[in-house]
Amino acid sequence: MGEAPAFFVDVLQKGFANDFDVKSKGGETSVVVGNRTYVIGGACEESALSIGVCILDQSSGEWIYPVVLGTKPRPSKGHSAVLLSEDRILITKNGSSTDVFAWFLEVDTQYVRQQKKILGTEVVAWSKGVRGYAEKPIVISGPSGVGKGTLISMLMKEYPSMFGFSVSHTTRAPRAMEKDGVHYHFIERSVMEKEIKDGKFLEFASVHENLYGTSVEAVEVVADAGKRCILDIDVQGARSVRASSLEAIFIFVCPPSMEELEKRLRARGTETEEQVQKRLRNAKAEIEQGQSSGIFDHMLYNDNLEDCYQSLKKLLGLDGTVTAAPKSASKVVDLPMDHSLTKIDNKIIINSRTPELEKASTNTIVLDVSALKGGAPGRTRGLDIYTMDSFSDGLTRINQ
Ligand SMILES: Nc1ncnc2c1ncn2[C@@H]1O[C@H](COP(=O)(O)OP(=O)(O)OP(=O)(O)O)[C@@H](O)[C@H]1O
Ligand SMILES: Nc1nc2c(ncn2[C@@H]2O[C@H](COP(=O)(O)O)[C@@H](O)[C@H]2O)c(=O)[nH]1
Repeated sequence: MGEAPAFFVDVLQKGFANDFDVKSKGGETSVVVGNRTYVIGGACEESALSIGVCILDQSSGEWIYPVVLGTKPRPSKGHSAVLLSEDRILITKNGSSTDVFAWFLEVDTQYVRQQKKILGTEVVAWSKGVRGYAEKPIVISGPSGVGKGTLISMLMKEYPSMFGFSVSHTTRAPRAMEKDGVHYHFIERSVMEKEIKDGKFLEFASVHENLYGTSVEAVEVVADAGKRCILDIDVQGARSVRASSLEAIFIFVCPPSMEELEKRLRARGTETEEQVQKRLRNAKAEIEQGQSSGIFDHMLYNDNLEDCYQSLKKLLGLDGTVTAAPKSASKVVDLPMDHSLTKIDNKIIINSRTPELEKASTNTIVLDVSALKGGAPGRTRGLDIYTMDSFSDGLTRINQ
């Protein structure tokens, strides 16, 4: 048996008898899912920087210390938890405002199952809850030199508040004008290999003899900025993303001919002759796969740049008059410092546990989880939240 966290082992092993299989003591919260108890925070904290997770397998009595994927929530002054479904647990942080309070610990989602297989170990994944919706990320692939970067730059220049670029990691050397953290995160191969092993990447591939990869964080940063994420990745990477739980739109960009592709690669002047030859050899296979693999939803032919850009805008629904989606104007409120969660169908009722405060405030916070979308890797979207004021005459007013 693994070393047990120094808290209520007995209670855990006997199980809980409360409504939602949730119990909190000394900073931890525990939630029972099947024959496992997930202990979140407190004694399971792995560092002062994030809320830790460990699992008690009730049948064997073993403690399991899973690989924890995704951006982890920072510890707060306590939290509450409720089992949403058999695959994820909702965690709400005490005292935090309703725009940053909700986190999902995924214990058996498609992504978690995939990662368990890949990493060959026990896995859980965090995903931050976000109010409202965002459009699906866009994956753009195509042979080197076809013009993917050029098209993406045009889109981001015309719609700076709408799109955000997923900054990949690569082991290749930076080009003269490239900036670390802007064009790529330039990284040593050994460091990147370790991070891949640790499950930090949504996808990765060996491209033209260098490693390239999209970290989970790269996609989350864009989502957090409220923007639609664009990934410029090769066909192998697109295949991995297609097989993942990240729902995206997949676009393949074709050159008008191999001669024109060669001309563009040479004119760019960023590769040695040997590298140009390698990229051209790889281009043939990529174009074949791009056209026949069934990965891609859309094909674009980049002959005339302006025409191709207009086609890209059209398939993204940007050919009419575009107005940015209005940001949610929902009220932001603070969660009580100590609160309980009650699940009723698809609604989570959040109430203060402190009696004096309860009397002082008639405010009940309701979290609607009926339309959740996405999840790890990335954010869980579609949360709706409102408060309810109860009046002495028995009437209730809902504040959106
Ligand atoms: N339609 C076009 N006609 C002529 N030149 C173009 C066209 N589209 C892009 N280019 C030029 O081709 C070169 C390669 O384009 P770009 O760097 O955008 O390709 P890429 O697909 O992003 O390549 P990589 O995969 O290597 O990053 C650039 O010099 C760009 O200005
Ligand atoms: N699978 C991935 N492929 C990526 C990623 N970032 C870039 N790329 C692809 O690599 C080639 C070469 O790029 P270059 O900047 O060296 O010219 C190109 O096809 C990109 O699409 C990634 O994160 N994952």
